[in-house]
Amino acid sequence: MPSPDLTLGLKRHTDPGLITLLLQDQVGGLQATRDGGNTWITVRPIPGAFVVNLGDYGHYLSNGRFKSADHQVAVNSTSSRLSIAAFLNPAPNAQVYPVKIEEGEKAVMDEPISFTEMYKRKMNNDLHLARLKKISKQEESLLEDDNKDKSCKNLQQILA
Ligand SMILES: O=C(O)CCC(=O)C(=O)O
Ligand SMILES: [Fe+2]
Repeated sequence: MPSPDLTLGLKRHTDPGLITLLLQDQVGGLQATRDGGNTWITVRPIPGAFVVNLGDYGHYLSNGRFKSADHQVAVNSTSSRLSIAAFLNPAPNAQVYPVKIEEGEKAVMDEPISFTEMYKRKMNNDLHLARLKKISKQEESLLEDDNKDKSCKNLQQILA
């Protein structure tokens, strides 16, 4: 990518399925976070090794005992990158619900839903978050414009 700052790479997400097997080349760029995106851990490429990501389906099946891997891919300006991902997803009508709920434990979801429904809710949620992010960016830039206006007026007053 000649202008990495102008490209997305792969934005932060979790995979929907049970597990993902990932083969990345030596360029690397895969990063994971455990604190909601505040800090990122670079997943160092190891020749011939697969990265195994747990997805949301695995998260729900284990009643939240296992966390889905929160990850993204950063682009770099000097090398092109190749990765191969194999997603192990259940059938669309598979039931998503914890396999076992221990005594005294609360279920991560109220009722079983289909994998299709789980995926739809995930996408809706992602869209909702993206919209919120866009709105907060727009508000930030409006505030900046407002501040610029104010400093211009201040300057004009000083010069007058
Ligand atoms: O390219 C990679 O290393 C990761 C790809 C990925 O996260 C995905 O396709 O869901
Ligand atoms: Fe992914």
